[in-house]
Amino acid sequence: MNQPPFIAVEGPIGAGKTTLSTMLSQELGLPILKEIVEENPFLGKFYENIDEWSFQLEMFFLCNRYKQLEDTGIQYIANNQPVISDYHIYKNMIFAQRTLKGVKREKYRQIYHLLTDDLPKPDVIVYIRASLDTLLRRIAKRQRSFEQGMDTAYLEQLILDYDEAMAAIAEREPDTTIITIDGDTIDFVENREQFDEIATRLKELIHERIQHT
Ligand SMILES: Nc1ncnc2c1ncn2[C@@H]1O[C@H](COP(=O)(O)OP(=O)(O)OP(=O)(O)O)[C@@H](O)[C@H]1O
Ligand SMILES: Nc1nc(=O)c2ncn([C@H]3C[C@H](O)[C@@H](CO)O3)c2[nH]1
Repeated sequence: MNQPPFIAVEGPIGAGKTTLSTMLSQELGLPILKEIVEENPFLGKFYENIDEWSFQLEMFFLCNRYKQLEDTGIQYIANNQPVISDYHIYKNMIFAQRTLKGVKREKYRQIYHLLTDDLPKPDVIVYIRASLDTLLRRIAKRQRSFEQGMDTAYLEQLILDYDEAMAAIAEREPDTTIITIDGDTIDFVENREQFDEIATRLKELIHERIQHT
């Protein structure tokens, strides 16, 4: 438990993970693991037809995140270097449980465990919760063409899935610190004081862990 933390920023689509993790990495001087979005060949097709493309897309995300954690994440952690990531590997499961069905879901689950069970898991999660209205506004603001026709029910369901997943992690992994941020009322982009509060909390956590190492 007492080692420099592996910090993940999590939350549903458009919650502000990339924005917050980038700001935190600059403020705290930490390396960042960023999700690869633009080079994903399946994302556009997936939003046009989820049932047809979900297995390809979930496998792509899983392999990408596995490779990134294997290539770089593990090195930081082995060198006692705190690191920040704009996803938790468990994110794969949150999405896959929603988008895959039957045999494919079971096959995916087996591959997921095979690849990820021995990977380091974040010990601090900054979880950004936000309402459907806020997420829709942010998705519209970002203007990724393939997301503009996203089914509102899908996004609404993911909000619930994320709440459930965070509650399950809290129960299963009591040593994981979860800092929950209400993305509807806390604006870390426009309000410097609110951002500083989050950054200070993380600085304290890093300090505590390093002192105990
Ligand atoms: N607190 C905020 N206030 C205003 N705009 C914000 C805030 N947080 C994020 N945004 C804007 O909302 C959009 C989505 O943010 P971002 O890309 O960081 O979300 P994300 O959670 O990483 O999304 P994804 O799930 O797709 O990876 C961006 O245009 C960003 O500038
Ligand atoms: N189905 C599915 N599984 C994932 O693991 C996953 N991770 C991210 N995304 C979608 C959300 C944004 O549109 C976009 C950028 O985050 O990609 C995912 N979609």
